[in-house]
Amino acid sequence: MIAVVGGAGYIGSHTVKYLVEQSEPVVVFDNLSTGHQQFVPNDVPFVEGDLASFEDLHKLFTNYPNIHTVIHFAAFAYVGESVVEPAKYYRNNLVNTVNLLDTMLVYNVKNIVFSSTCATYGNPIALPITEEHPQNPINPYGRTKLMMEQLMDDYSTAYGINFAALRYFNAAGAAEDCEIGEWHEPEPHLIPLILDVALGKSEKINVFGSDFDTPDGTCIRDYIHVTDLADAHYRAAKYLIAEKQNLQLNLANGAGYSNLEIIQMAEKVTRIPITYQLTDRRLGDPGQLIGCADKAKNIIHWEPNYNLQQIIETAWAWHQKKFGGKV
Ligand SMILES: NC(=O)c1ccc[n+]([C@@H]2O[C@H](COP(=O)([O-])OP(=O)(O)OC[C@H]3O[C@@H](n4cnc5c(N)ncnc54)[C@H](O)[C@@H]3O)[C@@H](O)[C@H]2O)c1
Ligand SMILES: O=c1ccn([C@@H]2O[C@H](COP(=O)(O)OP(=O)(O)O[C@H]3O[C@H](CO)[C@@H](O)[C@H](O)[C@H]3O)[C@@H](O)[C@H]2O)c(=O)[nH]1
Repeated sequence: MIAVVGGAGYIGSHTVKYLVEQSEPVVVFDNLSTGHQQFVPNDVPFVEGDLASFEDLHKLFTNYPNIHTVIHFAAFAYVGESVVEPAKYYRNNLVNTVNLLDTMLVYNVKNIVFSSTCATYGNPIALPITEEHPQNPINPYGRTKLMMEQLMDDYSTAYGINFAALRYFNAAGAAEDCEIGEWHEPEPHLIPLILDVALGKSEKINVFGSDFDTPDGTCIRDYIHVTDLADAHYRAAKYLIAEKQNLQLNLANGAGYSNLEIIQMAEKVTRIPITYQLTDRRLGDPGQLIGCADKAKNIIHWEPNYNLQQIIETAWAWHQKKFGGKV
């Protein structure tokens, strides 16, 4: 059985859905701080618990003694917020991960796939970013994720855990059947905020920064569909179980789009003009993040299936259903 920690959240719930479709037994552990219980299928066992509580963690592993692998999504994940509230990030992302690992060791569970991020690279010195690129994060969020990677490495050497650090670029999109999608309150992410404008829920999108060293001056990101990420987690878990080798893998499409290009694509998909305003930079944002995922292609035979237009089409379908009452 696989325990999905943070499985009621955005990427976690899409991974649970994917694992269930592969007939993989799953249990979800989540404190619902940013997740939604309704994102967990009714027939999937759910343990409401917090990584800060050893009591909750022991409940998970004693009630589900067949757990052999953990997929760990639980963290705070907002770049801008981490700059102004770093303590929140170090406590939840780092300290609580130590709690999880220590409890796994008590129950002899040695495989863990976890969410790292391209934010561990900082400002890139070469594009596209490969796994060999130096990791010099420029915000507290990225630093907590780099420290998580280092922690895993030390636990691997000392205690024999096997880990896969999956460094995702920007997750986006929603499940094809519109059962689940991106839903954060408040929502900080670019694509859903643009879709709010298309729905008429907000007047305009503020575009943070127009003086970056990019062709149109706005930030460039590499967007990857959430179901492609789910597929990579399944493959990484199977690899750890079979090979008992650690992995550090980028998960990216290999194509960068500026914030203004994302607005244009959203206009194409929704056929609605999007009003935007160029504003100051947001703290902690690197100008460009574009990933090379060749290593994931070679080692776990993973290929992304969704391009930007398809990503925004699935996001739009979900967004209308959830927030517009249309579908
Ligand atoms: N969204 C992205 O673009 C992106 C990109 C790279 C990496 N990541 C990483 O992927 C992971 C998932 O991101 P997401 O966008 O799905 O976030 P999310 O906030 O939707 O999901 C996180 C889940 O973890 C749960 N959680 C948080 N702290 C917990 C705790 N102490 N105990 C138990 N449950 C807890 C939340 O309730 C939520 O369900 C995060 O670790 C994030 O850093 C996200
Ligand atoms: O109202 C907004 C919101 C965002 N942006 C910009 O849009 C881009 C993307 O921002 P956002 O959607 O917030 O994603 P990121 O800050 O790139 O961070 C996401 O992607 C990272 C990987 O790049 C992950 O590590 C983080 O967890 C995840 O939140 C950035 O240039 C933001 O400055 C705006 O211009 N206006």
